[in-house]
Amino acid sequence: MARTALLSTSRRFAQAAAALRTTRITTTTKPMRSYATSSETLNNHVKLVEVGPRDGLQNEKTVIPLQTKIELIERLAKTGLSWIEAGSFVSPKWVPQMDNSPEILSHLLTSPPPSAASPLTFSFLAPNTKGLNNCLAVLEKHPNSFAKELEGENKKLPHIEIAVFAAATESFSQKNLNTSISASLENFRGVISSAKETPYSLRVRGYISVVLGCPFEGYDVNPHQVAEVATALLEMGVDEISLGDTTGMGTAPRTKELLNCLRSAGIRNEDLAMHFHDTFGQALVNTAVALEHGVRTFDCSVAGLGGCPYSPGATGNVATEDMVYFMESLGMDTGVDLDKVADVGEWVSKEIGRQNASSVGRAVLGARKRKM
Ligand SMILES: CC(C)(COP(=O)([O-])OP(=O)([O-])OC[C@H]1O[C@@H](n2cnc3c(N)ncnc32)[C@H](O)[C@@H]1OP(=O)([O-])[O-])[C@@H](O)C(=O)NCCC(=O)NCCSC(=O)C[C@@](C)(O)CC(=O)[O-]
Repeated sequence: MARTALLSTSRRFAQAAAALRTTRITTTTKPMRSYATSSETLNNHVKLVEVGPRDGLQNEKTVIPLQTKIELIERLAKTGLSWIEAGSFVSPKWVPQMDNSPEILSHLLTSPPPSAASPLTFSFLAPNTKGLNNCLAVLEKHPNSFAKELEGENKKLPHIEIAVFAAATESFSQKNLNTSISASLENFRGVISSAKETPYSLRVRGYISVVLGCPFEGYDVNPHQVAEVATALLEMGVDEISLGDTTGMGTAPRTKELLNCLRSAGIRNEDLAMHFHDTFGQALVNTAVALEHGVRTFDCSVAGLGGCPYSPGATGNVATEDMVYFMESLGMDTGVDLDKVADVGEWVSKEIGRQNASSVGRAVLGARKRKM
């Protein structure tokens, strides 16, 4: 999309948002302090968080061998992606596919993958104390990986972060976490503070699912509810909120409305990541809205892998290849090599027997074949 087209589209969004502002009640969440712990700038650099190895694979029904998962992460690390969600310390009864996450973490610490970007950050979901402790047990076996004095010497040592995940609706919270929103937040308070207090002082990401539509409650998710959950998580100390359009039901005007509501609640763009699923083909349109709003962190999944086990019918995240191509077309810098990531998308699709869901990935490979 040309920059001018994006700007004129965004003007229309701004008008739609202004109209919405006049009809909606103002947020009940008071403007508060700024939360951002890092200062990402409003420039043309975009941080892409690759969630394929976790969000992308967690819903696959056939067991994916550990070696395939590790190889996927290693291949992704060579494309310039430096933030990779690698696994999940959840109950194997709930999500059996993530059962070998301890082995994945252990491998990444023992043999950090060579990367095109430095340093790499690997993220793991940890929904409760048990999950965090299981993660810490692996870290404790590799103390040297975290020795501060080593960091200066070897820039390739990976950083590890954990992620907690809340929901914007009660129904989704019950389905995904077997508890209410408020009880899940109380539980996360302990997880977040423990993660910060460990010698590793882990960075913590806080997901909020179903922010633009819930499979059980429908389209009309209250943006003020999202703002309240985000505020609670930020006050507990999370470093970043990732807003999950789990169902892909988000549209451009509602994305804009949500982001305006969060801004009114005092949540800065630097605190936010957008996590769009592409179920209705709206992920890049919504990405454009968020980009124009000033957000600079976006989640994506190689080959469009994925789907949430507790969101029936939801398809994968926006494909990394599509995201990179889109960002480049706008003159944004992702640091990711499109050709390389297209190769990874094709490789993993074949490995797990799925069709490559990235239209850009398929186009890149098709163009390459035509030239041969
Ligand atoms: C939170 C619980 C565990 C509560 O589940 P529960 O059944 O209420 O938990 P519990 O405390 O009663 O424990 C039940 C059993 O699980 C064990 N257990 C308990 N916790 C753990 C753990 N961490 N690791 C390993 N085992 C665990 C526990 O030890 C016990 O084992 P048993 O005594 O029966 O043998 C469960 O609901 C759960 O694991 N949910 C996770 C669901 C999930 O992973 N969903 C997908 C990720 S979220 C997502 O994809 C959305 C996102 C992030 O991508 C953004 C978006 O798109 O929206």
